[in-house]
Amino acid sequence: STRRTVDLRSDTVTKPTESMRSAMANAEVDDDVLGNDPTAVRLEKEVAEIAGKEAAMFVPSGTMGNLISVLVHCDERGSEVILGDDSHIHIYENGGVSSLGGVHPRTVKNEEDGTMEISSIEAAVRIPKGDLHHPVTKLICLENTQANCGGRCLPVEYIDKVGELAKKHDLKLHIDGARIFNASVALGVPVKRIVQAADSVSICLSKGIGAPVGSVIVGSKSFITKARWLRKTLGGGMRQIGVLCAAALVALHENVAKLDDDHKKAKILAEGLNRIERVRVNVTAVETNIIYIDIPEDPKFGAEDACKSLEALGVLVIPQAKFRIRIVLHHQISDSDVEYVLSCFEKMF
Ligand SMILES: Cc1ncc(COP(=O)(O)O)c(CN[C@H](C(=O)O)[C@H](C)O)c1O
Repeated sequence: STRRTVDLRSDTVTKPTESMRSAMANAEVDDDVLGNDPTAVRLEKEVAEIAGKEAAMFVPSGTMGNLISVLVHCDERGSEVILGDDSHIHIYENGGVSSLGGVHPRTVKNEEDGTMEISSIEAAVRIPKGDLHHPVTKLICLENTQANCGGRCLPVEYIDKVGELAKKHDLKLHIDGARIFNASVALGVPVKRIVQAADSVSICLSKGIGAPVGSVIVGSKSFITKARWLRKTLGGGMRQIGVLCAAALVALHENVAKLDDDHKKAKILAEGLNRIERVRVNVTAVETNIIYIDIPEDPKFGAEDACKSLEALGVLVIPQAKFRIRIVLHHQISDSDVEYVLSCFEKMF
């Protein structure tokens, strides 16, 4: 197949579609700090409804969505948040909950399937509250899909159980739902049912559904009121954001339906890669749009080197570990792109 550029670095790389660009150009806007931008209000209402929560707020990134959510729930210095040792909040958000919020992270091991053992979560809750040695546990964070475990979907029953545990200990539950639409499509369960037990969710519109910018956090009215004040504190109070929210609305209306294709392509690519003698892929673990590929542990040709060679062929992927490559599918990858990528890997390994 003919040489081309296939960008599989992440599902954050999608470019706005024509429909998004015209929606952006025609967006109705107003100052979202002095009042409300009407298109932002429309987007926030729609996402709150999708998630089955009282209110919602647009934020420029998933990282800010998680940070604000954690800081609203953990509103005193010396609070503690229980989260996965392989969670995005813990690994890729610069420790913001600590550096900006004075919140102490208490990690629990992420199992291969993305969950944390419920008994281990309970063991991490600081009891008794107020013990002279203890931070105060305030929050449990889950991530659905769990990206670093390979885009694994957390089952609804599991989330409900964690929700019961949170209630039992008077804790809040936040879900990093950067790819909650992928989970919903893969599980065949509506978003609002998946997140039913959560007090707050951060939902990325700029990932698989392809908006150019933005996430939306959802929760109770009082949660969002506090979140709005905190967003302003963080410099996230924005003006005519209807331009961005208009594109996000198009993403919601046009691209959620395409996620199943991303998952199908991921499965086909994973099976093809796994047929290459010297490459290993755990195909059953490919539930959504993320594939991890284990390459031979050759000290002279690790994941960094392999990614460079692939880049020379036009295939953009990133090293996940010394001998592991990550591939993320999105709606701007075609079937022939998948064949091209497969042929490049076959050539290389
Ligand atoms: C589960 C989860 N939660 C939050 C975020 C943060 O979203 P942004 O701050 O990038 O909008 C990400 C981004 N993930 C990005 C990617 O996968 O390419 C990188 C790793 O930051 C995420 O995967």
